[in-house]
Amino acid sequence: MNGNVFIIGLGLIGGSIGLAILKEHPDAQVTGYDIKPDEMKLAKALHAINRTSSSLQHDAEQADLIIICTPVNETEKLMNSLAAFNLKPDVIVTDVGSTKKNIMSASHVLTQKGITFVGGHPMAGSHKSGVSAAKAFLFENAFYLLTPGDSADEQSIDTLKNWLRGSKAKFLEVKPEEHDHITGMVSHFPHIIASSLVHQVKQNYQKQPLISSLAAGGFRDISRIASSNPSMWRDITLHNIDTLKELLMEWQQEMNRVINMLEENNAEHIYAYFSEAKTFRDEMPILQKGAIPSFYDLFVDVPDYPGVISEITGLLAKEEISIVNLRIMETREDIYGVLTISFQTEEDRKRGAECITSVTDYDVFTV
Ligand SMILES: NC(=O)C1=CN([C@@H]2O[C@H](COP(=O)(O)OP(=O)(O)OC[C@H]3O[C@@H](n4cnc5c(N)ncnc54)[C@H](O)[C@@H]3O)[C@@H](O)[C@H]2O)C=CC1
Ligand SMILES: O=C(O)C(=O)Cc1ccc(O)cc1
Repeated sequence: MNGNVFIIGLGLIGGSIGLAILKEHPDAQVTGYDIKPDEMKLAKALHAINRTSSSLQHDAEQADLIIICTPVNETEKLMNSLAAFNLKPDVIVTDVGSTKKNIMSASHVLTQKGITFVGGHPMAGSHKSGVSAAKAFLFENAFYLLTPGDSADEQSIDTLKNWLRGSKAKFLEVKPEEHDHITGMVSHFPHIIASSLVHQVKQNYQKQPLISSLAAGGFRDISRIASSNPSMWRDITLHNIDTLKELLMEWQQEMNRVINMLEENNAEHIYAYFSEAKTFRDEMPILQKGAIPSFYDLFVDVPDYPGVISEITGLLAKEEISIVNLRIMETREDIYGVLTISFQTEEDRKRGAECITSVTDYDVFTV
């Protein structure tokens, strides 16, 4: 496609969207604006945009598509600024915010003026922020939720999907209330739980400093998202506070149920509790493919000897299988082995596993 795309907010998500658009539509003019000039320069250097903006108003007025990729409270303010500009009458304005109810309400300043607004939320990302962590394939196979405003017709929604085709995401239209309730449950609420677990460990840390070195395995998996950008999550929490309060009340009841179960001291009931959760989670479509994961991890149970990493990377390089990340666990407590290799696609992960198991005795696992 050809036209002027204007991305406001060039962090992890804005940068990833820019990369995906330019990959699919190399003739597009993608201009980027950020309050941090260094982030703008870096976005250009990384080819996430092909032009930096020196005037929000000027570039917004030239745009055929405006994508607001800022924290959600800034997005609301930016919509007010955009409403005061002389935007092209057929411009499409969209956002990527993790909440939708407040944003859709705030978008009325635009829709009242006849501007098309389609709310958006790519359901993939990372605990990292900033354009340096942006990836063109961040949203591959992930759901990309859309909440079209009242004035958005089918043609504008199709045009937006075409612009975003390079993301390889799966688009799904939902109502803003439904959006906030579902994402509250599967994304926002887990953040509170992850942070609360870290707080609990922190409180115990005073008495048992060894705890921080031994907090591997389950704790590491469940607490990763507590390392996310706190200001972004503050804003998300403030936008979805009622849903979160409701979920926390339900959680308190659930924890009371667990306390009662433990007091009962009944092995069968404890087994059933874990087993029912396992069955339900194992059947969840998110684990089959896509949805939340934005990378494809392979765990390799390698022995701890010098040169083992170069042996594995050498095998993969010989088969021309690209890897995006490689990590060594600091302890062997993790049942999946000490080496984690992240691939760009499911196909690469499959080939990587086949390549490693065909030449070595190392066990490989996926989750
Ligand atoms: N991080 C994630 O995994 C995901 C985040 N989101 C949503 O995407 C949005 C952006 O998140 P990230 O890219 O992760 O954050 P980020 O912190 O990496 O990037 C945000 C960028 O917006 C810029 N910015 C802030 N206020 C601005 C303003 N008024 N004008 C211009 N630029 C401004 C910041 O300088 C920063 O570079 C948020 O609304 C978040 O809820 C959605 C899906 C996943
Ligand atoms: O790091 C993770 O796994 C995330 O939770 C990423 C994420 C953050 C915010 C969203 O609205 C959607 C996905």
